[in-house]
Amino acid sequence: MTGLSLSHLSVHRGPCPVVDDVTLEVKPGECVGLIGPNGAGKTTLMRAALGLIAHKGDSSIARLSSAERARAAAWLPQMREIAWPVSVETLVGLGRTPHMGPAQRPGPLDRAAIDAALARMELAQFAGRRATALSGGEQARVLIARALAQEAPVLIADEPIAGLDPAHQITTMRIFSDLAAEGRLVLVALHDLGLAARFCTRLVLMHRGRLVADGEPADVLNSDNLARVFGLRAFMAETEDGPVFQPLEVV
Ligand SMILES: Nc1ncnc2c1ncn2[C@@H]1O[C@H](COP(=O)(O)OP(=O)(O)OP(=O)(O)O)[C@@H](O)[C@H]1O
Repeated sequence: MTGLSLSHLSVHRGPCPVVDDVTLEVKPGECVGLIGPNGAGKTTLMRAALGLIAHKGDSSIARLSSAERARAAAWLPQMREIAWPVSVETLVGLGRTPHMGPAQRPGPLDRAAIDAALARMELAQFAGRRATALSGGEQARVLIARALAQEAPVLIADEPIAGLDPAHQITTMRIFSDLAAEGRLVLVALHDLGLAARFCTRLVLMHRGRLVADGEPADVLNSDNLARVFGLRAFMAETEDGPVFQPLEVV
């Protein structure tokens, strides 16, 4: 199975590093939440890790050929506009492109992957609908389904639950955590620290381009990190339903 190994990864914008000497190992079976305030460098780190932008240092995925990368990693970018008026089923089917030859029609394995992704994202009833005619949250779920249909061992997602209603936020985070339990590697940037604490096996905290904490959610979301990095005071408790996190006040 494919892991993600970043070694001394840096990205410069002008003279300043916006990702600064990041070394990180993520293994199959982990659901890692990438957290940090606006501008911390989360998107830039993920794009560099995927080889989508110029960087210094090494990423085990960026160094693959583009065909290998497309089979190894699914990418859900932050911008989620669907521009083409194709059916939901057709759009989700695009996730199978790395597994198909040029002009090849979807085979039984592709159909099964598309149907499973539609079912997992509760989109079966939308399969024939025009994707551009769905609500913003529904479109977001369609794009997650496309990434699931890719069946890549690595899923990297940039704020995938932004704009989803609370039930679908929980459902989607549970799907990511289930994918990790099935042996895939999930790296997901999140601003909802409560859902990050509840569904991620590990949190990685970025601040001004650097990794400043990495570990179990309760350890990373300590009062010192919250105040120093997020400028926040928060309530956090372990309950029988898992960790509960509530931001209280700006400090
Ligand atoms: N193309 C660019 N040119 C110049 N600066 C950039 C560019 N892209 C990003 N930056 C800067 O790099 C820094 C990191 O941006 P990035 O988008 O990675 O942050 P982020 O942690 O994902 O933030 P957010 O939570 O707001 O999405 C920011 O200060 C941003 O302004």
